[in-house]
Amino acid sequence: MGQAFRKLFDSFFGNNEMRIVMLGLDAAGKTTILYKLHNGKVFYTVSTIGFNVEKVQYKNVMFTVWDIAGQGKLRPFWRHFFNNTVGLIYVVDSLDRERIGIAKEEFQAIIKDPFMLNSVILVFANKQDMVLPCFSQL
Ligand SMILES: Nc1nc2c(ncn2[C@@H]2O[C@H](COP(=O)(O)OP(=O)(O)OP(=O)(O)O)[C@@H](O)[C@H]2O)c(=O)[nH]1
Ligand SMILES: [Mg+2]
Repeated sequence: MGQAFRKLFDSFFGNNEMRIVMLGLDAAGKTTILYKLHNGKVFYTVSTIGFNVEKVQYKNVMFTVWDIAGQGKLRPFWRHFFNNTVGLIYVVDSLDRERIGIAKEEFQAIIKDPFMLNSVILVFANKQDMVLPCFSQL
């Protein structure tokens, strides 16, 4: 996980403070990732209603990372967080094959938004720890 996020953060080298939004379907793992980035720990989470926001220091840059609720009825609110955003972390649950089409449609809608046209994007395939055990059961 660390390498992917380091690459994204490195692309902003030279700036002092940056705003990043983290989006993805419900249960993709956004809140888990936010707190892992923030203080290195994995916490028990419940589905987010609204958002969580934390500062993440990387080298000389302070990132403000917004983790926005991913439930279907809350996704129309995503666009209200796009203004002044330099980076998008789009989290996909690698095990959720049933909803991969919905995840793709939501992603395409985000990147078409005028506020997001210049954003740096990281698509993060989460829950990789569960992918290999699944294959080994086949
Ligand atoms: N095995 C595994 N479970 C994970 C991983 N990341 C998150 N989870 C679990 O997935 C569930 C959902 O995680 P959340 O971080 O709450 O998901 P979310 O994207 O914030 O969901 P919403 O707030 O509903 O949008 C939790 O039970 C987490 O413990 C991972 O990398 N591996
Ligand atoms: Mg959440």
